[in-house]
Amino acid sequence: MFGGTRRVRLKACIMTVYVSVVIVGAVVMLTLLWILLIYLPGKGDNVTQGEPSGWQSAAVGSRLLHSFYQFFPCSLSPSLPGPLSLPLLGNMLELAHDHLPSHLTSLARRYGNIYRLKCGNTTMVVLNSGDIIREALVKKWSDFAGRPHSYTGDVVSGGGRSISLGDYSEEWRAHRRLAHNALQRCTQQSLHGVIQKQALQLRQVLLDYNGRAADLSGDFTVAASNVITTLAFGKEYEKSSAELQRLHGCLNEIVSLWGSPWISALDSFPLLRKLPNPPFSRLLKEVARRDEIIRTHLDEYRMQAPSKTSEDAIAITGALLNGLGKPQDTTQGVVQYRVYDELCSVLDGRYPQYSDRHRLPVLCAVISEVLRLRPVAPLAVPHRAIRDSSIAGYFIPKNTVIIPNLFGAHHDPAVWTDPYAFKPERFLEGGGASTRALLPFGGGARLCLGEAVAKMELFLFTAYLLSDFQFVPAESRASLPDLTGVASVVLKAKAYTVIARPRPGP
Ligand code: HEM
Repeated sequence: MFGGTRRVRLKACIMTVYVSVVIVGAVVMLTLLWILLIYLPGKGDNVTQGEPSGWQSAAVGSRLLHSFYQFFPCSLSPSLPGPLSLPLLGNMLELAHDHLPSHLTSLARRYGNIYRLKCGNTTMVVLNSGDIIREALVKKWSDFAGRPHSYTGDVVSGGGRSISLGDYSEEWRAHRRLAHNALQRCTQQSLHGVIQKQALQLRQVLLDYNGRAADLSGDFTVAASNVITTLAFGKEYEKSSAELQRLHGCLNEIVSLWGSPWISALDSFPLLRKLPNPPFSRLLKEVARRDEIIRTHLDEYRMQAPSKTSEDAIAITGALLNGLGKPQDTTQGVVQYRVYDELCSVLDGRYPQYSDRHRLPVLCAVISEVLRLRPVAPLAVPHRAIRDSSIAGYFIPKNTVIIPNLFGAHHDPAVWTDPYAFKPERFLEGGGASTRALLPFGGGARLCLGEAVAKMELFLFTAYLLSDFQFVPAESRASLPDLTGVASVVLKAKAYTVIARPRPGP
């Protein structure tokens, strides 16, 4: 009997040891797999990492420690609030949301106006109020002027050499200064005329619809991008131009592929770069196509233009490529009549100049409200802490990725009454809101380089179109279009049709 009990004990002992070995083995395997996924660089991976080479081994050590901290988040000092981070995945599921800006805004209602998210070995801090965004981007601009290094970002920007995705460095500052000066020269010399010409062409295109319902987004995009291609290459296009459609198709494809989870996963899990990935192959093809189109244009322009102009063109092209992907859709019908009334009484039948804007407060209020409700770049472009710093009293270590949630700041109920309603009157005298609380162009060292171009364009296009047309929903539709928008790097209106009804002439 004793012999039987001993055997049972022995078996139990062996089972316990076996189960322990299996558990320990599984934990070790998981940890190894996790380290491999996060740290193993792809073969032939020529993407530059941010640290100078002399610091690399120390950096890998500190990244390992940092990642262990992420893996066991509860064990260390109190940190920023944020949703529970899953092993391996972190908060990737939060980032896969359909309309990311509004999802991040709803998380702010739960975790506060500053919270953290984790994605692989990257910690992101999401800023959701105007005050906090301004503290990071404007007051502490020199701490947060970097851009995150990412494998896919480097693919899209030719190794981080573009103005918008390039990291903060002497070379980047010189590049930005050059583009800024060239754009300023254009703004002073020719921009007004270029925009007016496009506004008149757009007017003719809408007249040609003869009151038929149409989706006008393509026409607005052509007009907006013609302003940019005129500045950059001295060239404009018809909507039907195969060349323009190739360029737009290619830029739209890059923006939408780059935002897809199949491609962003490559940034956090390098091992995935070894697996076949058809969307990523398409992205590489589109990037090569874009670079080829632009090279051809610049070569042509170099041959025809005097050298100063072509130098400007090259400087501007880097900046303008951002603007090309941004259709500036401004058709909000609700207060058209008030704007029309104001245009008629102030301008006495003539088209406005940009200098008339101070005499057209209703029109300016409508533009401000559109930019508040639907900021074109709702999450700006991610920033990176280039040194240890702090935001809203929280310690922010070097290399943390900062996401300025402009959409969230523009819907902050502490600042805007009835934040989801379209109410341009809030920007009129006595309306209680101030344009100073708006941040559609970001701020600080990374302020949108095209701000002046975009503002003049929004003003003149809207003024010309609302002077000449009344926009009404297509008769087949009972209600106004869905204005939620499709959010990727930019926030675009969903497709809808509208009738541009010409106003009676004077
Ligand atoms: C209504 C139209 C536009 C809006 C709302 C807008 C908004 C923005 C925002 C929010 C950023 C990110 C700022 C940050 O990182 O903090 C940005 C960056 C940028 N934008 Fe715009 N943008 C517009 C049009 C344009 C146009 C037309 C151009 C070109 C002429 C342009 C060129 C750029 C460039 C080059 C950057 C990168 C700046 C840098 O990284 O230093 N944008 N824009």
